Amino acid sequence: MKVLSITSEMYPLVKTGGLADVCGALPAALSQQGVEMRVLLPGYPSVLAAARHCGGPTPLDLPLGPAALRRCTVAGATVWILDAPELYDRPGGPYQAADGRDHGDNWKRFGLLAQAAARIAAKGAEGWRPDIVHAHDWQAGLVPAYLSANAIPAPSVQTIHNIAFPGRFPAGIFGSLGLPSGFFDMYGVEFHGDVSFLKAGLYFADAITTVSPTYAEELTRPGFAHGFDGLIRDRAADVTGILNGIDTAEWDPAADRLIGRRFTPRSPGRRTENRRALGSAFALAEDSPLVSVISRLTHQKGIDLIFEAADDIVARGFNLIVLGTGDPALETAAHAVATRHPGRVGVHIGHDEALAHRIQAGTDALLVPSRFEPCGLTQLCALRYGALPVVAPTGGLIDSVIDATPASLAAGVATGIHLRELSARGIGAALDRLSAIMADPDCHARMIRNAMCADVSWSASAARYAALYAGLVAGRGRSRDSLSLSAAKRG
Ligand SMILES: Nc1ncnc2c1ncn2[C@@H]1O[C@H](COP(=O)(O)OP(=O)(O)O[C@H]2O[C@H](CO)[C@@H](O)[C@H](O)[C@H]2O)[C@@H](O)[C@H]1O
Repeated sequence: MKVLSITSEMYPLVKTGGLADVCGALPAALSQQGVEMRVLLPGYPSVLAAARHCGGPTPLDLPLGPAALRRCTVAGATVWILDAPELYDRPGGPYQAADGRDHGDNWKRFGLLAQAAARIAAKGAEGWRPDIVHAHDWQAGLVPAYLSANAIPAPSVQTIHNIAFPGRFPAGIFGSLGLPSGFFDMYGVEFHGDVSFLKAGLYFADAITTVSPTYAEELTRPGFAHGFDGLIRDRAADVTGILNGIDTAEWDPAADRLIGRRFTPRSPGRRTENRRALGSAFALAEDSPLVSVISRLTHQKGIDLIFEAADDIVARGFNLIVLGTGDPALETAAHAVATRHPGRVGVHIGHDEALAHRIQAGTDALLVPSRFEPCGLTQLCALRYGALPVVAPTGGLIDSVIDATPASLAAGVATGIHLRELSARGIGAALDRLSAIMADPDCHARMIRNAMCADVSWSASAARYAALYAGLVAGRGRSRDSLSLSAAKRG
């Protein structure tokens, strides 16, 4: 089975969030299932710099402009870098210029990516043609639309990592995309009078996946779906929630070279040394119980609630460490909290993979009070490292963390704590429950062991993706009838 994965981020070549981790991990995880996944990724400067020894170039003359494929190997996976310097080789991040504003031609940058994917699906590249095309988030959302417009037979999968980003552009760009005029329709790519790349993917893909079963269910409700709930409900039969995993070789507390003291489920006591090392690194005055945050600093992640709760967190005897970057107002608020609590709160603004490992290895608990969370990866790393996750009861957080209730504690299966109320007060109350657990050494040790032994690997989920692909190739995907029915509605 050959699958082309189209993404705007792939760890370790380029990462702004969890999309990169997932798209970086899937090829290796799926190869265990007999699936050969190749990746198509834009040639941003960091990507081209990291992949200097490329094959190719294979020129592609695409409707939106000239480009070339450069082939390289990343951790055993074949990656095609789409080289189009005019669109991708520029300062700033994958989506934004250095001043924080979106690149004005993002529609063209990711339109070209989709056209390249459709070309590979139609004609193959370097003698390789995919059986399935797998598009990630809005940046690849036009791929299923181009497949449909050009009657390219490869079935398509659209994965939603975060529905809050619709990839929305003014209607005026539609004419430049080269799609049939009838596609600009509510039964197509039109979204409230604009073009939405994600809508294109959700409408035209043969199958839709999202990154946890609970988020799949939440997306049928208006409060979570950012205007797409109707479409998700219409396509409910084609929607599957498949929980993300993490790379358990990279995140392995028994072998992690980035942490001071390695440990296993049988020696969790060694975590204390890691906590003390963190305390020194962040100039924390006392070796108190430690809660930490490793996150993009955004409204989605509920970071404001943590800062609101900071005084209570400290008053309850916990130290707090924050590692993150994002919204400038939240970065300022983080510094303000640290200034207010010298020796009790440590803040590092920035993205730092090594520090993330050290925090997971030493913190007693990891706070994830997200307002919504499609899956979440940081709590999976926390489980693996015995840092008890204290999470909002939403999306993949529900699916991955077993709440410490009287029943789950009695059964010895609890792995973390669900907030009862998503607020600063709720965080305080959850920390009271954590304190009670920590005061009972046997119960605490059992929870750490349970957390560390939870299966956070990709194996079960990779098997589900492989089964989904196999079903689509065997023709059990979305019936083409439903598309023609919609086309009939389009008139
Ligand atoms: N400053 C920093 N330094 C070091 N590491 C940092 C960091 N900030 C964040 N990280 C790490 O980066 C990863 C981000 O993963 P998330 O699941 O939180 O992704 P995100 O919300 O970006 O993506 C979306 O896509 C992913 C993938 O499907 C979904 O899990 C998620 O719910 C959805 O919102 C985590 O492992 C986190 O620990």
